[in-house]
Amino acid sequence: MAIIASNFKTNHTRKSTNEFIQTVNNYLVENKISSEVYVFPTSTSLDTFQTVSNFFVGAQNAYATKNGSFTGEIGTEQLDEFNIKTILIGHSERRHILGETQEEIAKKFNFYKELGYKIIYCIGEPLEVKQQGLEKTLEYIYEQFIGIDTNYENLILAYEPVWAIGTGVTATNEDIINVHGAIKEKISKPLLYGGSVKVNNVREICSLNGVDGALIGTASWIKEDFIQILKNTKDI
Ligand SMILES: O=C(CO)COP(=O)(O)O
Repeated sequence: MAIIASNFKTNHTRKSTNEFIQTVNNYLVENKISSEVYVFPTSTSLDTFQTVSNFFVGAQNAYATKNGSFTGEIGTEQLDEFNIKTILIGHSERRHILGETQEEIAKKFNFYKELGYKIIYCIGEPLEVKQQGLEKTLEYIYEQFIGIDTNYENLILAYEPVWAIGTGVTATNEDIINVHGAIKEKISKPLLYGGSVKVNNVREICSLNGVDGALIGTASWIKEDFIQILKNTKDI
């Protein structure tokens, strides 16, 4: 069964998030869809959502703390309020725009691992690395596993090439198969692809060898589109 995840990034309000999650939940229940579905709203839109057992709401980010003096951050005290037990770690926007280092990411990973969170851990190379070929790309990706326990039982990986994120340029099937195949040889965890996944290519991508699902930004933000994505992948 495909794993389908929507990363809202800095989009949606509390009201529209709530409507989105209710609509998706109703669709899953009414159509007995058994795909594993994740939605990552902004932290201001987290809440106690009533969802079916294969539908999870997670945090896009949180600090490696219960609480304390970390201005602008949230910790497990805030996540616990809504029983959130799923977190995205290592997203390229946090690495490259917010400047999170591998060391900080590994610390965060270990903190949330100790607490048993489901972790969707993102890896992926920027364009200048991709242009140096597959070997260099894999070298770069493997460095993103430094300090990360890849045997952690509640781990899902997401390969998101930076040059494909939000650009409309999806990686080719060949690119995806090559990188996924190489990662899968080393790590036997579910591996999602992310980076300009669209309503009309999600089925093909999720059917590729070594692809266990998709982590989707832009194309997932309109609820009708996300439901179409779920429809297109329901039997994969
Ligand atoms: O970063 C992504 C999901 O985490 C992918 O974003 P896009 O689907 O907008 O390319």
